[in-house]
Amino acid sequence: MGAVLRFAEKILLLAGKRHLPPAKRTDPNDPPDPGMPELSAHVWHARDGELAETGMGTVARRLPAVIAQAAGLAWRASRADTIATVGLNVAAGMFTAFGLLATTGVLTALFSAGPTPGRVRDALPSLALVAASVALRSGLQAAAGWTQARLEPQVQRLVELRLYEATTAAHLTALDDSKFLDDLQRAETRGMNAAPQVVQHAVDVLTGTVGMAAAAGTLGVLHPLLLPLLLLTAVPEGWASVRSARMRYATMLALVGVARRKWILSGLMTERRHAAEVRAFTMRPFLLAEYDRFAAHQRRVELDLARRQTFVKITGDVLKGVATAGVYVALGLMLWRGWVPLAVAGTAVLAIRSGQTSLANLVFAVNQCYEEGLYFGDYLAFCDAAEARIPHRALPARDADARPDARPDPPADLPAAFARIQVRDVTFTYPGSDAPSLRGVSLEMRRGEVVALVGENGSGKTTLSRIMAGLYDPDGGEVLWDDVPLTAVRPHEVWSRVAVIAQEYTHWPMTARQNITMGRGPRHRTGEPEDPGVLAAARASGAEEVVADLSRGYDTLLDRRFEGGAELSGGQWQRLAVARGFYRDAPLLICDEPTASLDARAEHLLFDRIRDHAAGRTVLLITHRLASVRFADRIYVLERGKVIEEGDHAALMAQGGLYADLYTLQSRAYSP
Ligand SMILES: Nc1ncnc2c1ncn2[C@@H]1O[C@H](COP(=O)(O)OP(=O)(O)OP(=O)(O)O)[C@@H](O)[C@H]1O
Repeated sequence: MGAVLRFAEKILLLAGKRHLPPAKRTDPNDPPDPGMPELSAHVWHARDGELAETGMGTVARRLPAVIAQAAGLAWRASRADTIATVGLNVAAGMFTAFGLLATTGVLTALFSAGPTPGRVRDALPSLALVAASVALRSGLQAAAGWTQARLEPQVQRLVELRLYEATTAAHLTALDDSKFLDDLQRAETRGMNAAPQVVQHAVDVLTGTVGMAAAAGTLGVLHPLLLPLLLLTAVPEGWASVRSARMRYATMLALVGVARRKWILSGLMTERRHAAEVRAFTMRPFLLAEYDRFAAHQRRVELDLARRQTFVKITGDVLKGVATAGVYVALGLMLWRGWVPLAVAGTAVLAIRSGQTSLANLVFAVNQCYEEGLYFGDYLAFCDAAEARIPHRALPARDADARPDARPDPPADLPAAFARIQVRDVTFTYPGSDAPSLRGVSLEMRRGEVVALVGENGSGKTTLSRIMAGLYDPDGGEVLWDDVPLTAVRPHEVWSRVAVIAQEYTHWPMTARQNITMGRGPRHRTGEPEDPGVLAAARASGAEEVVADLSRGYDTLLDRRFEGGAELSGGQWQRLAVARGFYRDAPLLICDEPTASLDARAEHLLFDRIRDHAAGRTVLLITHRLASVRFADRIYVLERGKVIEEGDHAALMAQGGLYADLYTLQSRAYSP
C-alpha cells in the first residue's frame, strides 16, 4: 500500500504541480497571464521547504501539538464546557462499544439451533441492551453537540481579542512593514476563523477516536486479525485528505498577496470616500481591469488546485475500494476456514461498518484539524510576532518578564509637566527604506514656547514630530523630557501627555462630541448641559459654528453611511480635529499642518488660539504657511532630514538662507 501511495505521489511530483502552477489560460476570454512575480514568489518560497515536509508522518507528528493548542484554547474559553464536551463524547463512545457487543448476543441467539420463536425470545434481553445503548449514545451525543456549540463563540471571542490587543499595541513601525501586513491579513481573514474550527475538529478527532476504539475493541474481542484489516482501509483515505489539505494550504499561501491587492481594489471601488475621484478621473475601466487581472490569476490557480485535488481524491477512493474488498475477502476466508462462527462474522461486519464510519470521520477530522491547524498556526505565529513588537516598556511587569528577549531596566517615570524637551542627534530610517528620513537632528523646546518646523515636502518634519510624540523610537540619538529619555518610559505615559493635530487625521464615524472627546471626559446624557471642556475646545477651534449647523448638535452622527448621519466639508472636519487636540489639554501640543483646509478667517483665528494655548504648555507647529510662523519663539528649517537653519523669524531672514527664500517667495505672491 505504501509503495502504491509513493508511486501516486511521485506522479504528482513529476507533474511538477507542487509549486505554484504556471498560470494557464483555461478560458480564451481570460486576460493574458499577468505573471505577477511580485505577488507570488516571495511568499511562496518562504514556505516551500516547510510544506515539502508535510506528509502523513508530519501530520501525525504535529497533530498532538495542534490538539494541545486547541485544548488549551478551549480550556481558557470555558472549563465547564470543555470538560462536558470531552466527558460526554467519551461516554457516548463507551455505549457504542457496549451496543456492538450486545449485538453479538442478539446474533448468537438468533443463529442458535431450535425453533424460531424461542430464538427470538432468547435474543430479547440482548436486543433491549442494544436499544438502550443506542438511545443513551444518541442522548449523550446530542448533549455533547450542545456543549461543543457553546464553546465556539467563546473561543472566537478569545482569539479576536488577542489579535486586536496585539495589533493596537504593536509598535507603529510594524504597520509600515509589508510582511507584517501580509501576515496580519492572513491571520485576520483566515487564521482567526480557524480557531473555533480547530477546537471543533479536535473534538471530532476525539469523538472519532472513541468511536474507532469502540469498533476496534469489539473487533479485537471477536478476532485479533480483524483489527489490522480495518486500519488498512483508512490509509488511502488519510493519504488523499492530507495531500489535498496541503495543496489547498499551499495555494492559499501563494495567493495571499493577490487576495490583499483584490481587497484593496474592492475598497477603492465600493467605498464612498473614493467614489467621486473614481468617477472624476474616469478610473472605472482601469480599476475593473486591475481587479479582473488579479481575479483571473486567482481563478486559474484555484482551477488548477481543483483539478489536482480531484486526481488525488480519485486515487484515494480507488485504493480505499480495493482495501475494503480485501477486508471482506479476508473475512469470507476466515468464515470458510471455520476461524470465526457465523454470529461473530455478522457482528464483525457491523463493527467493520461502524468502524469504517468512525474511521472516515476520524480521518476527516484529523485532516480538517491539521488543515485548520495550519491556518491557526499562522494566527498564533502572527500574534506572537505582533506581541514581540510591543515595546518592552509597554508591557505589564509580569508579561515583560515572560518575554524571551533581554529585559531592559524597568520603565522610568515621565515628569507630569516638563521644563524642556531636547532632541539630541536623532537619526531615523523607516523599516524597508534605503534612505534615512532623519540624519542627526537636534533641537530644544522650553515650556511655554511655540517652536516651528518648516521645510520642503519630504524633509522629515512629520517624522520628527512622531518621534517627539513617542510614536517611533529613534534609531540613534534620543529625545529627553527634562532628563528622561522617551525610550525609557511607558509609551502610553508619553501619549497621554501629548495632543496631536495630525496632517492625516481620521474622520471618526461617531458623533460630533465623540469626535472631540475621543471617548474621554464625562459621559453625556440627553438634556444635561454640555461638558465645559468640549465647549471651550469647540470655541477655540471654530468647531462651535460647525456643530451649531448640525441637526442634532453634538449628538449628530458624522457618517453618511448611517441613516441620519451628516457629512462635513474638509475644513469643517479639520476644525473638529483641532478641537480634539485642544480638548486633550496636554502639556505638549503638536500641530502638523493644522490649517491646510481652513478658510483665511479660521486660519487666522486658529494661529491666535495656538499662541494662547502655548501659555503654560508647549506647541510644536509644522506648517508651510510661513506668515503664521513669524510669531514662533524659534524656527527650525529642515532639509533632507537635517536641520539647516535655526533661530527666530528676524534672525532667519537676516541669514538669507532657505527660510528667507521660501518666505520671500510666499510674501511676494501677496504683494501687488
Ligand atoms: N511610513 C513611511 N514609510 C517609509 N517612508 C516614509 C514613511 N513616511 C514618510 N516616509 C519618508 O520619510 C521622508 C520624510 O517624510 P515626512 O512625512 O517626515 O516629511 P514632511 O517634511 O513632513 O513632508 P510634508 O511637508 O510633505 O508633509 C520622506 O522621504 C518620506 O518618503
